[in-house]
Amino acid sequence: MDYDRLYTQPSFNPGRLVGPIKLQPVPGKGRGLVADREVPLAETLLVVEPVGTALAAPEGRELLPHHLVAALDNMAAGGRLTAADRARLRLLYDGSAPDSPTSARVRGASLEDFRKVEDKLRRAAEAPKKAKGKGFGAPAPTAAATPAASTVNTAALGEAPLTAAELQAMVAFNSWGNSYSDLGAAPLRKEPSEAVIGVWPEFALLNHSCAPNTVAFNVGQHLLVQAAADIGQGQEATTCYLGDLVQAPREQRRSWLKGSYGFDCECERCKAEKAVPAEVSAAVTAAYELATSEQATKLATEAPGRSDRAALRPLEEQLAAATERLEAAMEAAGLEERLRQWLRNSAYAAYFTLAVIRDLPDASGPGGLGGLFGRTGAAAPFGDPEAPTRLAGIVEAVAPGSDLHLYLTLEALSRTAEAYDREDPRVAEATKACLRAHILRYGVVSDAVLRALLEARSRTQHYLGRITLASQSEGAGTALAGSLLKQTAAQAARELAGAGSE
Ligand SMILES: C[S@@+](CC[C@H](N)C(=O)[O-])C[C@H]1O[C@@H](n2cnc3c(N)ncnc32)[C@H](O)[C@@H]1O
Repeated sequence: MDYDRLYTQPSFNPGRLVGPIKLQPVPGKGRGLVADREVPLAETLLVVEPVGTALAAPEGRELLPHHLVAALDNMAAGGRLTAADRARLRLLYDGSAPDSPTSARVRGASLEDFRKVEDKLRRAAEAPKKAKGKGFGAPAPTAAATPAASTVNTAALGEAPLTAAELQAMVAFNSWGNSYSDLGAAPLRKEPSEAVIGVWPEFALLNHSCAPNTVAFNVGQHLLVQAAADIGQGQEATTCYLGDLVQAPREQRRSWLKGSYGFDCECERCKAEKAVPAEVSAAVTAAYELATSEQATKLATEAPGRSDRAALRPLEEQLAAATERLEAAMEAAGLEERLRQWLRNSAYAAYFTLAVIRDLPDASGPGGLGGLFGRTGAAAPFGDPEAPTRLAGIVEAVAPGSDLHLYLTLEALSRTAEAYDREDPRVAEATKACLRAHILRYGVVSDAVLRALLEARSRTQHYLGRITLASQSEGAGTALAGSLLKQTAAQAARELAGAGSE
């Protein structure tokens, strides 16, 4: 996979790529994608194109499924939705009983079915004249050319126009969107950041987990799915349907999934969180509810305008008590570290808000600070340079390779580089964590492109804007972080690649 060209050249078309995964029945979930062999983190699992085209809008605009339904409907009315597009949609889950014996047969039981549709799509594009009136438009393949594994009559699937109800169901269960473009690739490709929503069919075969092992993001019209953790042979590749709710307690997550997707989540994280002692669950809920309460939100959004940490003192104390209670309960229960990180995510709002409050300068005055969740002014003398390192570790447990994960590792690097001596192991650790996070999202790119991606991301304020990048206005931190990255980027990539081939 030529990541360098993909992330820097908008004219480069990477085509469709299906990595070491196969489609197969997964008990209780219908079909799912399962690793064919050991897949090391940072390996590409899928590169796919959307059905028709993805719908784009100016950054920040919320694009909802009904917008996509309307756009696809328009494409259909204007003759811009091909028979192959219709078939690609009909191969997807439509809300019926996921394990019914007919559903796999009707909707496709292998990635071969999807490839077959793609091939027809391509042939139709290459031979538009011959195409007329013949199924997908291409001459019927000879028996010898027909892939043996296919069980589905894809031509028949593409024939009838899509009904409104069909389109709605397919979009409701299978669409993916984001309200901004990739924060590294879009600037490198000199593309504006845009909101996007679409259906990328092979991606829609991934089932959900509250602690997924892949990360997905779009570059132009393509959607990339990368292994964001090592995936064992026979293990299911999963994505997360929850958005920000991935950092909510179990009950909230499960009830949203049930309401939106109709299933009871029994992922590893849900099962493990269910089995913890009642005191731990109660501490998670209390911390989450405190941090997301109306009173806390009001304080957090109003007080910082006054640059007044004192106004937040009561909230800080309550949050500190709530997170300490959770830590003590997990310690008393002797929980393993991975489960502790999952539970911290379930109460992430408390850990995060506490870290941000503690980051505010103590003295009130003309500090130039913006809102608590959107500070824009000069860098403060940071209280705890390791706060972002801890937050990054928590986030990686449920959203590896996500924007939040990458952002926090960059923040951790710039702060430790400012706070400690260059030889300090904390700086080396932060450098490694930052490179690892970026490589697991972007794959093993060249040093120059990795560097450019990191720089582009570190210049982006709008998305998180939550904690100001210390180095941004200072220069010194950036230069130091930059030189550290230069030394170790190639090494980190080699380590990751090496780990995969062992
Ligand atoms: C985008 S589709 C995923 C692929 C789908 N399993 C298929 O057979 O095409 C979403 C649907 O898959 C099922 N699903 C996804 N994740 C699941 C999970 N963790 N547990 C149970 N069902 C799940 C649900 O029926 C959900 O509405």
